[in-house]
Amino acid sequence: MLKGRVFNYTEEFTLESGRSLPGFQLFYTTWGTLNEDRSNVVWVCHAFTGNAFVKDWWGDLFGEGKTFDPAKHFIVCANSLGSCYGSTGPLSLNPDTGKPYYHAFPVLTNLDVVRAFDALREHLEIEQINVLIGGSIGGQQALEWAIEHPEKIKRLVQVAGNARQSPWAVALNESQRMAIEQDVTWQLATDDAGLEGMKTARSVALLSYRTYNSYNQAQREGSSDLKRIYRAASYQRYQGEKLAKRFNAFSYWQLTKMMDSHNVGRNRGNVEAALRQVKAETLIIGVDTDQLFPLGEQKYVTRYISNATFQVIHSEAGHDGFLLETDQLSRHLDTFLQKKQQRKTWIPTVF
Ligand SMILES: CC(=O)SCCNC(=O)CCNC(=O)[C@H](O)C(C)(C)COP(=O)(O)OP(=O)(O)OC[C@H]1O[C@@H](n2cnc3c(N)ncnc32)[C@H](O)[C@@H]1OP(=O)(O)O
Ligand SMILES: N[C@@H](CCO)C(=O)O
Repeated sequence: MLKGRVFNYTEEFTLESGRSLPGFQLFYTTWGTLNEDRSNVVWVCHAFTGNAFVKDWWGDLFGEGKTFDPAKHFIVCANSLGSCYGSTGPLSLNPDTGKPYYHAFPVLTNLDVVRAFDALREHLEIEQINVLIGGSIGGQQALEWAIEHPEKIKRLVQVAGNARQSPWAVALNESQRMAIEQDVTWQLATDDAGLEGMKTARSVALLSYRTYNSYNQAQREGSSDLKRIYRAASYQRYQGEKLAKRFNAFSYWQLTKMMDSHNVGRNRGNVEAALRQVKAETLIIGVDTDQLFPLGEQKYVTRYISNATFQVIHSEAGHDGFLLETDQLSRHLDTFLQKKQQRKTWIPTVF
């Protein structure tokens, strides 16, 4: 049975920025049973607006008879610091003021998140994670963790991720934050500040998560009549409304800033040197139509990790293909986990 719990870290937690949190909490789920030698741990790092309930958003990968089966595996997923699904984030109470942090919440990095996850790993008395898997920002975090604690990660799977945020991705995130800033409520100290702006931000973001072809397939107009609202337009608005019902603008702001600062080379010489620190047997997966984290980024990561293989998901969906093309993803994972794959099947020469 999938169980949700809260891990409380009660000591001062120093952040990469030099600021600190006076402790934190992580909401996490576990599913399955730890085996006797604690060697069956599958740890999942969720994507941007995801949560600790893996079944809700990667359901086809987890469950009876699936790639990750709770009858065999002990599956752990923790909500990221800075998010809004039970872990410490901008809506949490600042113990110094007795009020929510809101705009005053310190900007976090993926390394901060990973250090918090690692504290939870220690709390759960897990010596080594058998499979660490994450997609998108979750993939950034998984890679960061495998570099920070190489001996703790036996196998690493990064899906639709990268080693360093590109200027293109930073620009996309900044455009989304600009949309939030344009919302007059954004300056307010209320839970729902900036929500209208966040709807526009989601609309902007979707253009980087999907593709021209996917809109052609799903949102093509049936008739040639003049319309007041076209299907693609109503889709953009609907997706904003949908996110506003389950997320908040402060976490949106935080997590996009976190992505922007992603650079595994920081304080480690350079990116290549950092990637060479990974000891895990690694599978890097990209989506062929991903415009946000294009394939070149995953090829680059593969090139500098000594024991890495690279696979491609074919999809019309773009970046979100990592959430939608679960059949292909399962096949790549099953092959990797059964170790049938040849090492370094392909070595990229260009970034
Ligand atoms: C229970 C949960 O909340 S789990 C989700 C938690 N979220 C995460 O973990 C983040 C990762 N997940 C995601 O980003 C998304 O869920 C994805 C990418 C996996 C899938 O996105 P979706 O929005 O579900 O799919 P898609 O883009 O096809 O949109 C379908 C929705 O748009 C609606 N829609 C489609 N076309 C239109 C249109 N022209 N006008 C208005 N609405 C439209 C559909 O009716 C459907 O609505 P529904 O979600 O209320 O059923
Ligand atoms: N659809 C994903 C996009 C970022 O990977 C999300 O909302 O988390």
